[in-house]
This record gives sequence, structure tokens and C-alpha cells, in this order.
Amino acid sequence: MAENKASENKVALVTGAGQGIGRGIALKLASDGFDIAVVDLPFQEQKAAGVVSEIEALGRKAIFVGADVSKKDDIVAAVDRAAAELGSFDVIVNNAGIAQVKPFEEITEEELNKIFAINVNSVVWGIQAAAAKFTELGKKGRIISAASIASVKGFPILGAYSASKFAVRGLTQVASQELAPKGITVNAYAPGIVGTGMWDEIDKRLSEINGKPIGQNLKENVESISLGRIETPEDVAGVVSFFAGPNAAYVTGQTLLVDGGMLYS
Ligand SMILES: NC(=O)C1=CN([C@@H]2O[C@H](COP(=O)(O)OP(=O)(O)OC[C@H]3O[C@@H](n4cnc5c(N)ncnc54)[C@H](O)[C@@H]3O)[C@@H](O)[C@H]2O)C=CC1
Ligand SMILES: CC(=O)C(C)=O
Repeated sequence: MAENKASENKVALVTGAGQGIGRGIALKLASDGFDIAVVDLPFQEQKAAGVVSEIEALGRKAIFVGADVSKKDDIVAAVDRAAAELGSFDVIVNNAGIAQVKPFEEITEEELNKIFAINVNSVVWGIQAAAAKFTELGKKGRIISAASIASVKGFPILGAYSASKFAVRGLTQVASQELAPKGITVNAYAPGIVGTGMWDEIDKRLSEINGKPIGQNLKENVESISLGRIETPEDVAGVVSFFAGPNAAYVTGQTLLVDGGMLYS
């Protein structure tokens, strides 16, 4: 980032970095020169250790921090550990999230509370914890969160998920305005159909609901992408790298679609 002295190391914390988009972001930011705190649920430790090794192979430092992002104390502790063990704190990527595939009329209170705790509360805690650490260290840091095409258009059978991602876009707009006087920027990325474990699960659940064969729902969604191919974690990571880097110093409050041409803002 432009505001760091050349001699300082830069540190980014990425949640949900044990697999999928989070792993892709962690590796891209490491190749950009960041040391990385790989945050994920404790059961993901083995996969996350693999990501830590991949980052180290790129010549950067990395640590795994087990945390449940729906818990404020876990996120605050993860940010503290990243800063203490890696020696700085410059970027947080609030990436961890879950999907829920459920017809609107069947969504339960428990399911709604769970998806909001993981997809929305986590973003509030991540923004608060990062802003406090940036202030403590005198940094003009970057906050970047996972939205989705479902933050711009509500998707049938993904009602609670869509609502949670609309909330991420709203939080991004509000936090960017409140934190701008401190020089902190707040942005979000909005992927489309990314080939990760999340879409394997969405496809399986949609099959159970609409009877189409496994893989058919994913195929039909991919056919609606202008660029004609499924999105990769690397496609998403490029946008996060931009938000974390010097070229985005004057960009804040934005949710950027990175969907290969599905929705148009
Ligand atoms: N896959 C897709 O097509 C799209 C994904 N997104 C968003 O991108 C983000 C990443 O998604 P994917 O990599 O596809 O998902 P994924 O399911 O492959 O990976 C999610 C990661 O988050 C971790 N995680 C889940 N709950 C957690 C918790 N409470 N605390 C800490 N970590 C937790 C999981 O262990 C996993 O490592 C999510 O926020 C998702 O909503 C947005 C648009 C499209
Ligand atoms: C997983 C996701 O965000 C969508 C809309 O597919």
C-alpha cells in the first residue's frame, strides 16, 4: 500500500482462507508482497496449513488462526494475533460466508439467525476490529468484504443469502463514510458463479428441490455468463488485490461486480 514505508512489511488477514475464494485471495495478496493471517474455523486447520505452506513458498510469512467469524471476540483475537506475530496490520478481507438454498416459505428462524451471524455480523466485527487496530497503529488501512451478485439482485431460493449480501453492501457504504476521516477505505467484491465448494453445495441442494440432475443447475447458470465460463477464485482475487493496492487509494464505499458479465451496474 502506498502509505507504508518501503522498509515495512505489510500484513493482510483473510477469513475463510482455508479453501475456495479465500485461499485464492490469500495467495494473490502474498504474491503482491503481503504476509498473511489465514483465518478459518478450527476444523479447517489441515487445509489452512496447506495454504500457509503455499504462501511460504512464495517467500512471505503466514500463520493460521482458528476463529469463528460470527463471534466478535474471535475476530478481535485474530486481528491481535496477526498484528503481534506478523508485525503489522494493513488489510482485512472479510471473506468467510455460507450459502443457504431454501424456498422463501420454508426459511426458519434458526437458519436466518445463522446466516446473518456468519455473513453479516462477521463483517461488522471485522470492520470494527480492523478499524481499531489501524487506529492503534496509525495506519490508513483497507477493509474489503465479500458481497455477491446476490447483493445487487435477489436470487430465488437464495432469499436469506441474498438479504445477507445486500446487508454487506449497505454496511460497506456506511462504514466507508464513517471511516473516511481516518483515511481507511471500505469496499466489497461481488462475484458471480465461482467454482468452489459453495457452488457444489448449491447445485446439490437445487437438484434436490427442482429434480434436475447434479451439475445441471450449475451448467445453466454458467451459460448465462457473457464471458462464457465459470469464475475462478483467481478472477475474484484480482479485484481484491486492486482494492488492497495503491491504485485503489481513492476508491471507497464501492461494491464491484466481478461476474464475467451477468449483472450491469
Ligand atoms: N462461490 C460463489 O459462487 C460465490 C461466493 N461468494 C462469497 O465468497 C465468499 C467465499 O465463498 P467460497 O470460497 O465460494 O465458499 P467456500 O464454502 O468454498 O469457503 C468458505 C470458507 O469460509 C469458512 N467459514 C465458513 N463459516 C465460517 C465461520 N463461521 N468462521 C470462519 N470461517 C468460516 C469455511 O470453513 C471455508 O473455508 C463467501 O462469502 C461467499 O458468500 C460470493 C459470490 C459467489
Ligand atoms: C454463491 C453466490 O453468491 C451466488 C449468487 O451464486
